[in-house]
This record gives sequence, structure tokens and C-alpha cells, in this order.
Amino acid sequence: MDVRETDVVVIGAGPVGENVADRVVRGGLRAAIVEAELVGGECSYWACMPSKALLRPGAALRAAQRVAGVTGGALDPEAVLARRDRFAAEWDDTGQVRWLEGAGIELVRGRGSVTGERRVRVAGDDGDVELRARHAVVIATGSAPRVPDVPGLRAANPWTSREATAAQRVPGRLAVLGGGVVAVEVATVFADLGSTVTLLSRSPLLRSMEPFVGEAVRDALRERGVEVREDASPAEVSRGSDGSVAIRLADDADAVIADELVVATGREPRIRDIGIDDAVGDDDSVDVDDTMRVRGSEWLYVVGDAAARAPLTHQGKYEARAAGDAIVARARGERLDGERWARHVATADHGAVPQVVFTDPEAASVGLTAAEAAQRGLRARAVDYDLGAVAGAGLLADGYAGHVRAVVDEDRGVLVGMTLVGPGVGELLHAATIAIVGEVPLARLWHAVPAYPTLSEFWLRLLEEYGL
Ligand SMILES: Cc1cc2nc3c(=O)[nH]c(=O)nc-3n(C[C@H](O)[C@H](O)[C@H](O)COP(=O)(O)OP(=O)(O)OC[C@H]3O[C@@H](n4cnc5c(N)ncnc54)[C@H](O)[C@@H]3O)c2cc1C
Ligand SMILES: NC(=O)c1ccc[n+]([C@@H]2O[C@H](COP(=O)([O-])OP(=O)(O)OC[C@H]3O[C@@H](n4cnc5c(N)ncnc54)[C@H](O)[C@@H]3O)[C@@H](O)[C@H]2O)c1
Repeated sequence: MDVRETDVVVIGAGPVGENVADRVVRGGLRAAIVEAELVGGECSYWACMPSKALLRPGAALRAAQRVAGVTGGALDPEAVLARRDRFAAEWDDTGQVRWLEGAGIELVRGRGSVTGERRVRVAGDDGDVELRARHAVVIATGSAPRVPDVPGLRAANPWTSREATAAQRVPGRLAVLGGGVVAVEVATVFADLGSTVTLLSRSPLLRSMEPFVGEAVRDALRERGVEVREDASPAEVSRGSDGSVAIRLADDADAVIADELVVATGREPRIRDIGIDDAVGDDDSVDVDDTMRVRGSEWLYVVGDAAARAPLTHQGKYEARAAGDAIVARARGERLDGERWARHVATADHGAVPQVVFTDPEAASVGLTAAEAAQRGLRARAVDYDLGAVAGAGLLADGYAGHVRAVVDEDRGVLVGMTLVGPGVGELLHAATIAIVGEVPLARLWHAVPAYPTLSEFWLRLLEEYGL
């Protein structure tokens, strides 16, 4: 067997694995990265990029149509799918491989698994390779869709987010199972492209955010003709001889009939069957410290979706930078800067995670909801404001509807959370992230004067509402 030695072996060349490898190479170490499918991972080909490419045309059209004086406009589904194909690089990773080469990272194609201390076996098309890491092995294997155990569901061959984001045709009738981020984004895309969409959720939509978010997204989907059920538990699924799918719900005699069914019921980390079972707990998670190193290990790190701390591309890449820098520091025998907010730790995972849901209206949140702040025992106060009341909102869209909630830690006089819903709010989020991470006192935020007439004037109104 081919045996190769390097400094760091990364399993998984998604956005997170790529970033760890890049960081350690920049730090002067050598790195090999192992990839079983396409370099670039889920995000590039079946998640962030294609889904956002599919969502943008509908959002752009509606943004224009919300301004009096603009007339006409329609989506061309074929052209929308073709644009998406370009954003998914036609599912060809040549560009990403070139990037790896430019960054000085060795690519080893095949399925990797840990076979011993600092050892990885790669099963590739041309035989097995053993990679020996002088310093660290990093697991960046991402996550896979979770398909619930509903009778008949797997046999009905449902779509997951992969088939939905890579779809080459628009189903006439689409059912979507789930009420989280994937479900609402997929429902938005296919409603825009002309499908008759039924969204089957067992609970209110987007439940991890403030309650007003799910309500606004649900109402907007309904306005656009999506049937949204928030009490739907599928009892049985079957695919008929005509190709249609029947979803029988508990407590409902009538089945939902669709041409395709998308299962969007969450994801699970890919941490099984890769030789690290000893590090995986009963709850199917790994216990890592803030440098992303597995507790009790000197050399094993888990990052990104595989670590399941904050399963988002930007947050995984942030973990990757912390882990990469920590690996380099440890390799050089340097003292690690492990204080909260220091360079080698992914502190933001615990209370400053930003997320944008690209529905229409968009939803954006960072930090804690009011309920989470209360659960953490903070003396927190929620401050609400109607985004539509800001002068800039009316200029952006006639009848602009949106809402913002800030969560203030009263003992420290700082922001610990912000949630917005409304057209275009995604681009407003980073100011809130900076305020939270910077722990900027509200009394100082008062002096950050928002330009008139922009939507950002909500900052001033929120502070006034708070009592400043
Ligand atoms: C539909 C959808 C839309 C999304 N949209 C967004 C968004 O807009 N913004 C956002 O921040 N996040 C979004 N996410 C989440 C985002 O896709 C993930 O957080 C991100 O891809 C995680 O990156 P990763 O590198 O950890 O894992 P992945 O991107 O999953 O990459 C892991 C890589 O490891 C490889 N691999 C796995 N096992 C092995 C093995 N044993 N050997 C070799 N290689 C292996 C895989 O083939 C893959 O290439 C979305 C997710 C979905 C499903
Ligand atoms: N814009 C973005 O940032 C973006 C977009 C898409 C996905 N993502 C990420 O991808 C990941 C996966 O998203 P997701 O929407 O699949 O997961 P999720 O955890 O956000 O939502 C899962 C949904 O499925 C429901 N569900 C779970 N088990 C079920 C069952 N047995 N029967 C019926 N319903 C069930 C849950 O109640 C929930 O509504 C998340 O981490 C998400 O943040 C992010």
C-alpha cells in the first residue's frame, strides 16, 4: 500500500475542510485533504450556492413589483435552472481543485477513515493509500439528511435537499416535509417556479427563531398559494403506479397527493463508520473543546457540520480558522491563546451565530432569542419595533412589512440577540453581529447614527424604544 507522510490530514473537502487545510498551510505546515465526492462539498453543489441561486430571481422580481411604477416581469423557470447550474459549477469541481493546487494542499480522492493514532486510510479508485499525520487529523465530513422512520417513506424514493437543489424539472405538485430552514426555502423556490406546493410541518415554522419570524414566513407563503400545515404528522407514504406520492397524515382521512416529496427534516453529522466511534457519544455527537479538538485527544479535531455546534457554512469556516491556527500553534510548541474571544477558540459558536433564511420575507437572526436569554438566566429585555415604520422602508417597497426584536442583557447594558424579518433584512444583520461580539454598550450605540433614509434607521428607533 502507498504510504505518505504529511503534517495534517483533513477528511472532507467541503468549505470547512478546505479552510482548515488552507490555514495550516499558511502557518507553514503541509496538509493533505481527502475527498470522496466533489471538492467544495455540499455547500457548493447541493446546498448554499444552488439554493440561493434558485431563490434570488423570485426575490428580485417581487422587490421590483413592490415599487409603484414598475410593471410586468415574470420568471422563466428554464433560465432560472440554467443560472443555478452555473452557480453549482455544473457539478464539476475543476475550479476548486485548481484552488487547492494554488493553495499548496495535496488532494487525495477516495473515502477516508481513521485507522489508528494520526493514521488515515483512503479507499480510492486506484487502491488504498495510508496517510500518516505528524501533527493532527481533522474530521470535516459534514452532515447527511435525516429521513424519519415513517412507514413507506424511504421506499417512495423521496427527494432530499440534494435532489431539490439540483432539480432539472419543476414538479407540478410538490409536497415538502419539515418546517425548518430547508423546508421553507425549498417551498419558496418551487412556488416561485410554478409548482403547487404543500408544506407539511409538525410544528410552527422556523421554530428555532423568534415566533414572529415563522408567522411572517408562513403568511407570505400562504399569500403566494402555498398550502402550509403546521400540525401535520405523516403516518404513511406510498408511491403509486402513476408515479405520484401519497402522504397520509395522522388525524386526517384525506392523503396529500404530489408528484414529488421533499424530505427536509434535519441533518445528522457524518461521524459514524469513519473510525472515530470511540469519540462519538451516545447522543451521536462528539465532545470538542473550543479549539475544536476532541476532549481527551492530542491529535483529533472535528469541525463544521460534523461537529454539529453551529451547522452553517460561515460558522464552520470560522471553526476551521480557529482549529487550523491552534494546530499550527501546538505544532510549533507555542502557547495557545485560549481565552474567550481569543484567536484559537471559536467563542462565537456559543452566543453570536448569525443566520439568514432566504425566504421572502427574509429572516435574519444572531445571538439569543428572548426565550434563550431567559433560559440562560440572563436578566434580559426584549425590545420590538415595526420595520415598516422607518422612512427608508417605505422607499424600498410600498407597504413594506417587517419586524425587529433586540434582546438586551440589562445587567451589562449590551445586546445579546437580534432577529429581523422583512424584505432585504439579511444584509442588515452584520451590524448586529458586530454589536453583540463587540459587546458595545447601548449608550455607545446611540452615537452610531444610521444614515437617512435607510432601513438601518431602525437602530435609532429601537434605542429610543428602549428608553435612550
Ligand atoms: C439545502 C441547504 C441549503 C443550505 N444553505 C446554507 C446557507 O445559505 N448558508 C449557510 O451558511 N449554510 C447553509 N447550509 C448548510 C451548509 O451547507 C453546511 O453548513 C456546510 O456545507 C457545512 O460544511 P462542511 O464542510 O462541514 O460539510 P460539507 O459541505 O457537507 O462537506 C463535507 C465533505 O466531506 C466529504 N466526505 C464525507 N465523508 C467523507 C469521507 N469519509 N472521506 C472523504 N470525504 C468525505 C463529503 O463528500 C463532502 O464533500 C445549507 C444546507 C442545506 C442542506
Ligand atoms: N439559509 C441557511 O442558512 C440555511 C438554509 C438551508 C439549510 N441550512 C442548514 O441546514 C441544516 C438542515 O436544515 P433543515 O431544515 O433540514 O433542518 P432543521 O433542523 O432546521 O429543521 C428540521 C425540521 O424538520 C422537522 N422534523 C424533524 N423530524 C421530523 C419528523 N420525524 N417528522 C416531521 N417533521 C420532522 C422539525 O420539526 C423541523 O421543522 C440546518 O442546520 C440549517 O441551518 C441553512
